[in-house]
Amino acid sequence: MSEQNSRGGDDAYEHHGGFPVYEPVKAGPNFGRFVDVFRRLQDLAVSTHAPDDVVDQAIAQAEALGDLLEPYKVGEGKSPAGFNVDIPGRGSLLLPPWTIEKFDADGVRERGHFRRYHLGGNGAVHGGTIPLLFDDLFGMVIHASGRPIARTGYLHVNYRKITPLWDELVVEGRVDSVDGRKAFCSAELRDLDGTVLADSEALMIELLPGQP
Ligand SMILES: CCCCCCCCCCCCCC(=O)SCCNC(=O)CCNC(=O)[C@H](O)C(C)(C)COP(=O)(O)OP(=O)(O)OC[C@H]1O[C@@H](n2cnc3c(N)ncnc32)[C@H](O)[C@@H]1OP(=O)(O)O
Repeated sequence: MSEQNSRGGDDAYEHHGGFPVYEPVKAGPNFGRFVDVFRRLQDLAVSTHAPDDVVDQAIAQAEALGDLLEPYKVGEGKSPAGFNVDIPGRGSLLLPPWTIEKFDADGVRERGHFRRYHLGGNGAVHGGTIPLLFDDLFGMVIHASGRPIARTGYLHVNYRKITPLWDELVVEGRVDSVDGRKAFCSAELRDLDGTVLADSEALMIELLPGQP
């Protein structure tokens, strides 16, 4: 991607602040299923009330699973988790399981749902999960627009309606304007009737060389 950046660079995409250049990490054929299994466990961990002996068995099995996986730990950017665009939530358990539908200079659109793990109060999605969705979306909006890597300066969220668990929803965001290093972005979270459940505005600030 070739464009002038705010510092007059010839190829803005060369500028990664202090970030390494991440390369896509190829996931094995079962990685999507691996993530799904852990999402189910996340849901169950926060939605069960099992007898003590069952909790003890779950602890033993989970510890055995941890022991199985521990030798394969890798550093940031080396696991397919979080970097695999073919898997909902890019394979990151932190992110809700949303799938990218549109990814271009005009903006990014994702479709997905929130699960029991994301419950806040009285059946609604936790209010902290929605800024997470928007923040990650704005990161991708910057990436898709071809701008250099940026960090969120501010993120404002308006909660317009209760956001339900499990219903299919759509979030879409874009860069509205640019002022030097500053990209002003906006996005909306809607249900399938088009009702806005939440909307957001963010300032994404291009990192200077060496900035973490
Ligand atoms: C393949 C698919 C891959 C997908 C990849 C994508 C995944 C996405 C991953 C998800 C990632 C998601 C991303 C994340 O989650 S990033 C994580 C959350 N964000 C942070 O941790 C950022 C922490 N802050 C900083 O590091 C610094 O503050 C930065 C580097 C951002 C700026 O510090 P720096 O010292 O360099 O700059 P400056 O202070 O001179 O400011 C520069 C300009 O900006 C203006 N300004 C600053 N702050 C504000 C404010 N709050 N309101 C209004 N304006 C503000 C300021 O006035 C100035 O304007 P002007 O005077 O020039 O006009």
